[in-house]
Amino acid sequence: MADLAIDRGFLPAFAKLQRPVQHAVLATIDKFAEHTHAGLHLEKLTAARDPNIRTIRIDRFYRGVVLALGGQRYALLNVLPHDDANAFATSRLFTVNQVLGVLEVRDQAGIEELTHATPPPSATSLFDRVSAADLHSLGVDKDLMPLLRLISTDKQLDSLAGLLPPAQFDVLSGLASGMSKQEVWEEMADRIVGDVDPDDLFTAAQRTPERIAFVSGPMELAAILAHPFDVWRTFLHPTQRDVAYRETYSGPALITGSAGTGKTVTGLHRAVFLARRLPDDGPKVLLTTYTRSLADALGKQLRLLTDDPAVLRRIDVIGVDKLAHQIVTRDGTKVTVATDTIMDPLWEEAAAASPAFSAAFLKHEWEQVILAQQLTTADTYRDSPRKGRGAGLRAAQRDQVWTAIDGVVTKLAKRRLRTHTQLADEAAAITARTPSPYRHVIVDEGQDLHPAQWRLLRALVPAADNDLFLLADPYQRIYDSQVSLTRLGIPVRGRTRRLTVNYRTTHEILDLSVKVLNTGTVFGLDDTPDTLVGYRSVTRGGTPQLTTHPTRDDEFEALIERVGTWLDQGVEPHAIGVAARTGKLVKAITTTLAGAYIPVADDKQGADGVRVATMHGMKGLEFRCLAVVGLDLGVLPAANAVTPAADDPHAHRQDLQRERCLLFVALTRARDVLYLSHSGQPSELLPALT
Ligand SMILES: Nc1ncnc2c1ncn2[C@@H]1O[C@H](COP(=O)(O)OP(=O)(O)OP(=O)(O)O)[C@@H](O)[C@H]1O
Repeated sequence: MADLAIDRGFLPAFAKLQRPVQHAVLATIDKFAEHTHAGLHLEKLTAARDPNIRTIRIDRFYRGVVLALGGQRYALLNVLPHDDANAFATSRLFTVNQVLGVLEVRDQAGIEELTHATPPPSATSLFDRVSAADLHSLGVDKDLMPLLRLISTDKQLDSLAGLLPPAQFDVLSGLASGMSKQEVWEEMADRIVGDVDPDDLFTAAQRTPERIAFVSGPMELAAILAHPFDVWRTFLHPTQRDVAYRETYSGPALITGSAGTGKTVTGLHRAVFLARRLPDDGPKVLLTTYTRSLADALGKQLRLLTDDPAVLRRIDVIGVDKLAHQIVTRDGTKVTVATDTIMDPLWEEAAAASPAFSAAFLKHEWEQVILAQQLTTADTYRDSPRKGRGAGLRAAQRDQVWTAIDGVVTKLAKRRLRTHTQLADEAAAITARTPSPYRHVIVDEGQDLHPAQWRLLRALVPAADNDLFLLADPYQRIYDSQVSLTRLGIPVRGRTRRLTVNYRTTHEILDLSVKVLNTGTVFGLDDTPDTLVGYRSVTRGGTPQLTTHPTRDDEFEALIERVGTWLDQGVEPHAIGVAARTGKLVKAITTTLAGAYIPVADDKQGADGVRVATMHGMKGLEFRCLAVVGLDLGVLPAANAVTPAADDPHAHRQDLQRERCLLFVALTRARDVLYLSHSGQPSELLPALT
């Protein structure tokens, strides 16, 4: 019986086939598993650049392309119409990376063509500062050196993206993005192997789970092929795999990585990995995140990753607010949650009575200083640190602030109302005195959780190996929580990892999004400065488009046109997103699109359609095509979200940075196409589009 493996590229190829051809592929796979290759008519092509590539008949028109790994082992690479299959088979060359020992594929025909077509360098090559020996020591093949010496621009390097083996392209784009040889080396360090045998394709394939998946037989293969678009279920980046499948973290682990680097995917794999090892009737895995809608999305993805009922039973997926609510109400306690609609007027009243302080200031002071540190008296507040809160307050001012806030808190208590943050604190206290149903806690979107929520999550698992697995991106912090995990009893030192490869967004969209951040030092939850060095995308696409309009009506007309075009091109409504800064704009856009007979998603009614949401509401989501509109001066940054520089320059800078992060979050929701628009003057946060 032949051993089967599947190449990452086989999934999208399979997805494109019509049903009858898919059935023919599955039938061939069945035969494959039963026969030795002698009975399979594997054809060797004389023009092939790779002696191990074969083709196999699927039906009258289609052929499969297969790589012989040695012995009775084969990897399915592609399935294409006859001529295309032959062209694919003759152009590809599989080799073993000399440093990482992984199996690599390159488009050898394309490389040969480009080497001949690229003019001799008029400028210096992008890689002049790196010696051939250094490039080779990073795994770049020697025979590529002549081509690399011809590469003098990022654009030329980009043209190599689909031709070179990804690991080698990663090294080259890391170097071209400014990383030193040492930094690139450090990124690879965990994966470097000694004694690489260049002819042992099977061992190399086993070392390459991001490219080759070995399956136990046709059943497992069929399960993979049932979701051909969800490549992340089967193929993880080596760092993602390392992080998700590590046997033991000796305490809380923090995984950082900017937008689209697969933090959620990694968290889902970790949840399943941990759940598989748990007994059926013991403590479970908690998978939690910032909001209910994000938790719903996590639940759907989890069910895509596994349909094993035993595993699913051992994982609870729930938003952190709902979790707190459940814990507090478990004994029958009745709770009414004080939403923003209730709270905002209370803060306005308090500010009106203490005109030295704005409503936003009082609200943030309560949440970020008083609740964060669990301060219960004016005396403790007077002496407490106010890290990240801008200009200092004198003792008399603190007394005024305390009185104003205490008034709001007293009103809440009288009406028997509690905010989510208060509930989290109460839930933490309850959890500390009762046995927890959880053995492992996994937290997505951790950058925005409040200290009270962290206290709850800490209390939910005893300090032990693999207790907390945290995913966060400080560049996507869009609320105001200033958190130091260490001070909350969650030490992650020595257990932090960073993901750098963006799988969602094209290179062009990412480039623009990163420019928005325009940032100074950003600190992570572990109190250390974060970095975007090496952050890069694996896909290419069109340049984001910015349109300018004289009036809002014109802008909305153009939006209708744009969304209509996407729909006409066959993009499904739910794969289209429209983001704006304010709820008012979101309402107006929803009405406008609905008026143009464009289906708009409505969660309350359970209606599917184009998702229109505020930038805050876009957190964690993704869309094939995304419009971010209303990017006008005065709308972004939102005037009411930014402290005037004259009042407090520190708070002003911090608020502006948060608005930048918010725009970054919105832009990085786009997978393939990003459209931006404004009317009147453009927002000062918009970078130039070149
Ligand atoms: N190894 C992988 N192979 C293919 N696709 C991947 C892989 N890892 C992640 N993806 C895809 O990339 C996209 C982003 O992944 P994910 O949502 O996990 O990133 P994230 O870091 O949590 O993003 P954000 O912080 O922006 O919400 C998703 O569409 C996901 O399916």
